[in-house]
Amino acid sequence: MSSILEQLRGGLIVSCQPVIGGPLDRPEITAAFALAALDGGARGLRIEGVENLKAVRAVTKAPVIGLIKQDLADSPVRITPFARQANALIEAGADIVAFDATDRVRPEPISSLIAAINTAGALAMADCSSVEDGERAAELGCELLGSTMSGYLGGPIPDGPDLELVAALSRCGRFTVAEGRYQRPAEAVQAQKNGADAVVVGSAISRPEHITSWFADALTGHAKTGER
Ligand SMILES: CC(=O)N[C@H](C=O)[C@@H](O)[C@H](O)[C@H](O)COP(=O)(O)O
Repeated sequence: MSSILEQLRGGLIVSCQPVIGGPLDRPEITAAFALAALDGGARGLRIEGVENLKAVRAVTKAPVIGLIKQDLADSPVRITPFARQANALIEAGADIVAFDATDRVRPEPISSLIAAINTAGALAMADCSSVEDGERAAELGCELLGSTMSGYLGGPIPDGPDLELVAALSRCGRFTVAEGRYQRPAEAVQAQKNGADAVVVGSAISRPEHITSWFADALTGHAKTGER
């Protein structure tokens, strides 16, 4: 087991991804959120974009999962679709690179993404929507499997996290990450009981716009809103 995974095992990873274009969408603010998360006991960070990653790497040696979100015209795949992006993230200091591991039309095969990450000496994290996604990625040499994409392939977004997928992914024999809609400590504990090696929390810690809307919408009787 790599020392990065040993550091993360049993702990919390905080995703510090500002709402895109929002008032907190600045690298120095992302870095401040990252330091605050580490002060609170996070073992690792999940950071989007090369500029944010560089700003975070400048202030901490903590394990970082890097990703790039890019909207493509001809593919629904949005999280690190290209190997060159994975390499840029690793160059900027990512220990782990997360990518969309769903079985959808994509610009580059998953196999070449994972190969590029492994060749560069980093770890690959498959953002999965199903156990099949995880099995395929594990077969191709991926070290971490996350439940990140569950609920985001169309249709209404569920309210709570996908704890069943965490249990299923944990049986693939790779480092299992529970991610997606964890908003209460008890849910994170349940994910751990279901076999998660680490839990990622994003919006509930680092997107004040979302947290505010949960309360504001509850008071005015509207449904919970969210942004990916
Ligand atoms: C589906 C997708 O694009 N998820 C993204 C992946 O990096 C982020 O927008 C999420 O914030 C992250 O997964 C953490 O989840 P939550 O914010 O629910 O704790």
